[in-house]
Amino acid sequence: MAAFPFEIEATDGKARTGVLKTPRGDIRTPAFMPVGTAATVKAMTVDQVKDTGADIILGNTYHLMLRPSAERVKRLGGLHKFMRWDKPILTDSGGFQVMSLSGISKLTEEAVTFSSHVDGSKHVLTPERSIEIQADLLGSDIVMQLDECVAWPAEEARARKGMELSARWAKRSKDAFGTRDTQVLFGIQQGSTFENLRRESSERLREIGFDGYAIGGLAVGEGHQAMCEVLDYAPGFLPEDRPRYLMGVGKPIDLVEAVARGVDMFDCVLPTRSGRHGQAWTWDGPINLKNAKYAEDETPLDPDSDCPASRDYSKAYLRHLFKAEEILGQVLLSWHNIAFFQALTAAMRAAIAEGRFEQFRRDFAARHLGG
Ligand SMILES: CNc1nc2c(CC[C@H]3O[C@@H](OC)[C@@H]4OC(C)(C)O[C@@H]43)c3nc(N)[nH]c(=O)c3cc2[nH]1
Repeated sequence: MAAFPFEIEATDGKARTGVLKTPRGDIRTPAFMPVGTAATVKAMTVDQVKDTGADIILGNTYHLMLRPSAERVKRLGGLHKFMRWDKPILTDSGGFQVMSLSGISKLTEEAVTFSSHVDGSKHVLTPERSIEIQADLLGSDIVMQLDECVAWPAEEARARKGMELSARWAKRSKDAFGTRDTQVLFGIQQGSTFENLRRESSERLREIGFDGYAIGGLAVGEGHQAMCEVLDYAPGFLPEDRPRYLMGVGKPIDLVEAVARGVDMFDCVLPTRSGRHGQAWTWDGPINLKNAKYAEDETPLDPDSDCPASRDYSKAYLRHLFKAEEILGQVLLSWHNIAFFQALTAAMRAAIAEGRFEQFRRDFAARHLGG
């Protein structure tokens, strides 16, 4: 019996909408999970994040084990209390960040050993240590197995090695996690862009058994087209009655095209990171607010939004804040972008529930990419 019931309320083609029920609250799917890497969704308060409609945020083993340390977060009551977020938290296991952020790192059957990008100190991350950090010290609700995300492009033999290591680490993660009734563990499908490896990865994960399944190894430079080609088959290899989480994705068009292929959950730094640099995401596509054409544009980013950052501030004012390098610009645009990503997933949930997702998908692409 799964610890977190996943109720699919409607399907439309391969797209699904439903609710993942957790002790800390329900997660409506398709869901976009704002990234809160170092115990903060950057430039936003947890109340602003909640206001956008986000049901769940992301935390991360790698960043928090380095600073302030997972043990200190535990002593301070765990991640939810520490950052005052009382809804669900999903934590990534740290392997991806070790490869992409830390200096020297060594990968063996046993562990990933690396030096901190913060102070150069040495650290070891095993599947068992990652579970301890996520489940026992940070206290996250959805825990990810430790895996190896192979860089793209990869030779098939290299991709197989990474997929097989990840499958062995999936077993070690599951054994270390044990059975818990208020937290769940997700396995991570690997296999780069090779259909046979993705199928084999999924079979190994299903044998072990997880409460949810992530699709890893994508959004690593392959581009939208190649990602969609993998998503034409990869979600279908996973159990259809459990949540499917596409890691690190993505742009709005990526979310829509992945939902069309059966994905339920997403995370991406794009809305917050691009917001800090003056890029606003809208139904009509992204706009760069530093552009001179907005210098006296008194219209807001979205008058129909219930988010104050989208509805109440003129583009002229937002542009001024970025030109003057005022912190408020980063705050307001992060808030607007997260609100837009939540509005997009809410619109997709409604379209699927009403059996009109294909029309939504066509209309969205025409307007958002229309230029
Ligand atoms: C951007 N493209 C992308 N990100 C990926 C991730 C990490 C996702 C995490 O990295 C950050 O996004 C960059 C987010 O902030 C924290 C909180 C650190 O967690 C999120 C992955 N993680 C694991 N374990 N395995 C993968 O195969 C994998 C693939 C990815 N592709």
